[in-house]
Amino acid sequence: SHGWGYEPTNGPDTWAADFPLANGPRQSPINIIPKEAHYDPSLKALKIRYDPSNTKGILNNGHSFQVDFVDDTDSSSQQTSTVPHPVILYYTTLTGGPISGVYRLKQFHFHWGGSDNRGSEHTLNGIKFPCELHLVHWNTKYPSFGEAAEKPDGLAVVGVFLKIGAANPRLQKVLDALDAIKTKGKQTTFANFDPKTLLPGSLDYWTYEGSLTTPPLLESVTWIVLKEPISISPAQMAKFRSLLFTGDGEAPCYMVDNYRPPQPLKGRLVRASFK
Ligand SMILES: COc1ccc(CNS(=O)(=O)c2ccc(S(N)(=O)=O)s2)cc1
Ligand SMILES: [Zn+2]
Repeated sequence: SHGWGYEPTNGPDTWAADFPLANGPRQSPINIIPKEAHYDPSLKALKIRYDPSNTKGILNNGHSFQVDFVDDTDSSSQQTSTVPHPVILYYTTLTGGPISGVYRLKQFHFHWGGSDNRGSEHTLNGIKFPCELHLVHWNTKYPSFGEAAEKPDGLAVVGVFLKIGAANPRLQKVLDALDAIKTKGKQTTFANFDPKTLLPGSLDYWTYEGSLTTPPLLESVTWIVLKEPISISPAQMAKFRSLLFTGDGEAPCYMVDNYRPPQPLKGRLVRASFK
């Protein structure tokens, strides 16, 4: 079992061996205790602007699946041939909230459990949700995602809890693509998806300084966790759980419980954008 994962032999409790940041001062996720969060009236409203042309594809990366957006950090989106390049008017960007400047959406992905009583990374008063959505953005004051990921103010991830309820039609396009990316390394095209459609009605949020929740666990993330969950049905959850951690030809292992448990707060402040 080479490489990090979520099994007993390579899961979160083993990561510190290869990634010493695992025991750092600003690790994520955390347990959020709303009563202990500090309302900060100076926090601005989140603003998300989306360009429908820049969804790139959907990939099973062996840890989760992610929907990638053109953010010009990878060479494939550069002008490499005489074929006219679709003009990107603007990127999908995050501004306002606790961040200053413009952060560009790179990808979104999910974490989920093998059953409905677990799966989220952040918890609320110790309660786990069955699933959590992460929209990963990077600070455009840096030249690329990779550079930004090494800076304390380089990344901003919007976290959204999913709770069991009615089927969520907004997820359907993502779910319909999963059959094509069942195993590790598989990817397929995915176009014109507006990630704003995945957000709940309220953009009230908690925010704190943290890290990536997977190796390399870099402490470069301003976390913005929305208070209001979105819904997912049991059948839709089952679709997530039908993906495989493993690649073609390997003994199949279902992609479930791909979440890191809450980490020590170590004196950090959690601020709330709402009373
Ligand atoms: C410098 O080398 C690097 C830099 C960054 C990565 C992580 N890549 S990533 O941004 O897709 C994320 C991983 C985990 C995420 S979570 N669950 O916290 O939202 S986001 C890999 C290599
Ligand atoms: Zn994540």
